[in-house]
Amino acid sequence: MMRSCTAALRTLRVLRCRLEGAFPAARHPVLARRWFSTEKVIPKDQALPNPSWSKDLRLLFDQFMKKCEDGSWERLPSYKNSKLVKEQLSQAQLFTRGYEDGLGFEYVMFYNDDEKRTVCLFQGGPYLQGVPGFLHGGAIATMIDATVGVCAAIPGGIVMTANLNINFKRPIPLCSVVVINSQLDKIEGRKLFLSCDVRSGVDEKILYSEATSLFIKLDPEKSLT
Ligand SMILES: CCCCCCCCCCCCCC(=O)SCCNC(=O)CCNC(=O)[C@H](O)C(C)(C)COP(=O)(O)OP(=O)(O)OC[C@H]1O[C@@H](n2cnc3c(N)ncnc32)[C@H](O)[C@@H]1OP(=O)(O)O
Repeated sequence: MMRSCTAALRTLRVLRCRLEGAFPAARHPVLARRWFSTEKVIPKDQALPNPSWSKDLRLLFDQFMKKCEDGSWERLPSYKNSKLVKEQLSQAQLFTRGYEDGLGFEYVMFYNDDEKRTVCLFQGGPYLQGVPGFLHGGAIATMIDATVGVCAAIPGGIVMTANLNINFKRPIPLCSVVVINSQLDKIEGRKLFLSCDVRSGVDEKILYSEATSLFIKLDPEKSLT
């Protein structure tokens, strides 16, 4: 028993050294405490309503949950997603999930496998302000990238954004709700082509942004660096 514990600890130490070599961020004291702690952290599914969600976001969420009942749509939880990764995702892995409720990115994604579509319901909080009163373009780009990224990663596996083209057509009021609708258009070998639009929530009358993107399925033979 003692011997197997010592061996397990040694293996953990070796893995930690390797991780720190590959990811220098693992040396950061706060991250290291979080990543290497033996304390059991109970993850929170942040893709569920919280008190900061507006009436519109709740309404859209309820509408999509209804669509999930016949199995055509599926809600994608924030921390554990059998469609993307088998293991639990650490809360720290996606920077969009690093804000207190309501201050940054509040969102939930739904996926339709038959139509190869991902819809993201998104409410951008006060920390995402660019021009006063409106969302920063980088925050919009982030959410577009995340939505098309999920739409590419579910069929494509491990993919990276190679190109993202966005036309910002109207500014998005801070704290309003938008619907990001993305679609896998075509796959050519390792290349996945996707398109996306961002519209006002509930009525979808205002077209805020349009985007196209190219994702590349990583070649396991090639190094990323
Ligand atoms: C796993 C955990 C999942 C959980 C996450 C939840 C999802 C969250 C989602 C969050 C999402 C966040 C996502 C993020 O934030 S990803 C972060 C931002 N993206 C990057 O940092 C990517 C940096 N770029 C690269 O690493 C490489 O360039 C990649 C890997 C993309 C391709 O390098 P690779 O060496 O592998 O490929 P290749 O060069 O042989 O090219 C292959 C083919 O592709 C064509 N090509 C390449 N580039 C372009 C281009 N720009 N326009 C047009 N075409 C292009 C090329 O001509 C060729 O075509 P062909 O000659 O074959 O016809």
